[in-house]
Amino acid sequence: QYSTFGEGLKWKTNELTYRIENYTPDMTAAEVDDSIEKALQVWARVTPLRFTRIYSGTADIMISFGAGSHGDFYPFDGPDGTLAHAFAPSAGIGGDAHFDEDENFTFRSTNGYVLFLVAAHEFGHSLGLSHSSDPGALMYPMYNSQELLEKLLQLSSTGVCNT
Ligand SMILES: CNC(=O)[C@@H](NC(=O)[C@H](CC(C)C)CN(O)C=O)C(C)(C)C
Ligand SMILES: [Ca+2]
Ligand SMILES: [Zn+2]
Ligand SMILES: [Zn+2]
Repeated sequence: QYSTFGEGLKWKTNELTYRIENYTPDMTAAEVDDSIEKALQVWARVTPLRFTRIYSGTADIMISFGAGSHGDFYPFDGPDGTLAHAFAPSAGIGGDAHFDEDENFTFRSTNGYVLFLVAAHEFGHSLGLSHSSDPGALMYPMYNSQELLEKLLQLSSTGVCNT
């Protein structure tokens, strides 16, 4: 079952780095990169945070795909069930986001879980947010692509208008 990691922890800086450590075979690398970048942009629009991608070393937000037990105390549970988890801001594993490789992640289609939506939820935790009880909220604990999609479109419309 999902659990929230930490309460009210905040990053000390607005400049955060992220690194995509590995890829899921469900999508092309470009689609994964795009999903991650867009999910981070959702938050960049509504916070003073800026995200810089790095390709080696340790980033604040380390993004990886793994199945079953994958190196932390929260082993994944196979297909469906928990889709991913992320850690609240802190050194080390703090901020990291893990995606359950046993899920079928998709770019835009409806068969499987839309990575962009799952990532946007996870990065909320990476920024220190915990769950919302509002079924339409991005931080609602259950994956509901329709609600999430509408929410994200609202978020992006309220964000600073860019190109
Ligand atoms: C389809 N399966 C679900 O809806 C499951 N929910 C999740 O996997 C959450 C992530 C979604 C909301 C992207 C886990 N979480 O909160 C991570 O931070 C269960 C509700 C079954 C736990
Ligand atoms: Ca799972
Ligand atoms: Zn993990
Ligand atoms: Zn969550």
